[in-house]
Amino acid sequence: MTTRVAQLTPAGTGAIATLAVVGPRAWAVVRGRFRPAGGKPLPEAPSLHQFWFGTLGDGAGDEVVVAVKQVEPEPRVEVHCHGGRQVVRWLTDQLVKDGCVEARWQELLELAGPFDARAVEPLTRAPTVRTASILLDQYHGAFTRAVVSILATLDRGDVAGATAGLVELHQHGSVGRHHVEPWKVVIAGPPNVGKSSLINALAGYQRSVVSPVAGTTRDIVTTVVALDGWPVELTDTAGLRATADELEAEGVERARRAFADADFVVWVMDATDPNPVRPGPADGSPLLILNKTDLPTACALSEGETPLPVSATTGAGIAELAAAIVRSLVPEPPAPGAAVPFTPWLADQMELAVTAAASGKIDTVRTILSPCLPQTS
Ligand SMILES: Nc1nc2c(ncn2[C@@H]2O[C@H](COP(=O)(O)OP(=O)(O)OP(=O)(O)O)[C@@H](O)[C@H]2O)c(=O)[nH]1
Ligand SMILES: [Mg+2]
Repeated sequence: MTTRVAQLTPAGTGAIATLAVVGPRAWAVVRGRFRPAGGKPLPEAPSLHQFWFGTLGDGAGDEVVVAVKQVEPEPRVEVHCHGGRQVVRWLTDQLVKDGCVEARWQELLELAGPFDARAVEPLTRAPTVRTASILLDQYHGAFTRAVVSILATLDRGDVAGATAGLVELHQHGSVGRHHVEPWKVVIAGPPNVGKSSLINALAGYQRSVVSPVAGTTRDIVTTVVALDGWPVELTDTAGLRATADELEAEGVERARRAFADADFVVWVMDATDPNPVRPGPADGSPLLILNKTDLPTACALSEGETPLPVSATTGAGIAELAAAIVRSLVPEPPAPGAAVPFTPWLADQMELAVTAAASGKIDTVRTILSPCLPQTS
């Protein structure tokens, strides 16, 4: 079996670089070139997670300062050294001279067996601990196990059982689509109701310009925040109104487009306005909120209208607003360890599979699911 060496830290110059040496000769190769800082040689059989400090040399006088550590799983040694490109190149060359094969870090993951290497790339870009933890579950095989189990259920002729499994996976499709890309939430409404102030209150800092002059926000202003661990892009928009001002009209047009692209829209009404502007029939059914409730309320609500009361100025109701947004985006968050189709493509496939299962096209379900398993080359 081959012993491989790969750089784990990003390509380019860094303060410190880490090389992984993986394979049956990993320890022997590193040990052969290691000179301990304290005079104590590396033991023949390494103990896990212990560090040894010293140098690795070419035997002809050139040496690089390193820390060496044997890590799980199995025969895998990490060498930490200066992060300069030349140093990493030189050290890799020495290990290659001893019979190691130079590899990419992705190849080491593929060798790691039951792990789902497809989750690694999104994992490196996961913006929150919550999304990273879901991706880590998929890396450890949660999604793959669910698909294997659904295929086995189909093989047993239990179509209802397989469909139930598919529906559950499909339910988490929205989470799978937004592990890396945030959900898009637009704050809309007429001018001066406090849209920008609300964005700032949700973000916790002054992202958008706020002023008492109606028509302040002219362009789309976006801010990415984490709401309950979910990545959400909040979009502040120009107040929606008919206007002769060309610049403002362009802002209103952009606001309309953002509105159409949004995963969720919050419509802001002003509690001090006796006749607050409501969303029109073309505006879907946004979440209605009543802002400026710290001031005397002049607005008369229609029967059955229950906007969420908030105040961007005092912060009252802002936590409830964040919770309402989260409830709407992720009504059923996946439980720890749950299977989630963890890329937009896998989420699309689950949608197709559920549709095929609903119309009894079991062979089509199989054809859709097979490529959703990690492909072995
Ligand atoms: N008392 C009070 N004033 C608020 C509240 N929210 C916003 N305001 C004030 O209302 C005015 C308009 O606020 P903005 O956040 O700029 O409103 P907007 O909807 O973004 O306005 P445009 O960008 O012009 O469409 C500012 O003077 C804010 O300080 C609130 O909850 N209470
Ligand atoms: Mg504004």
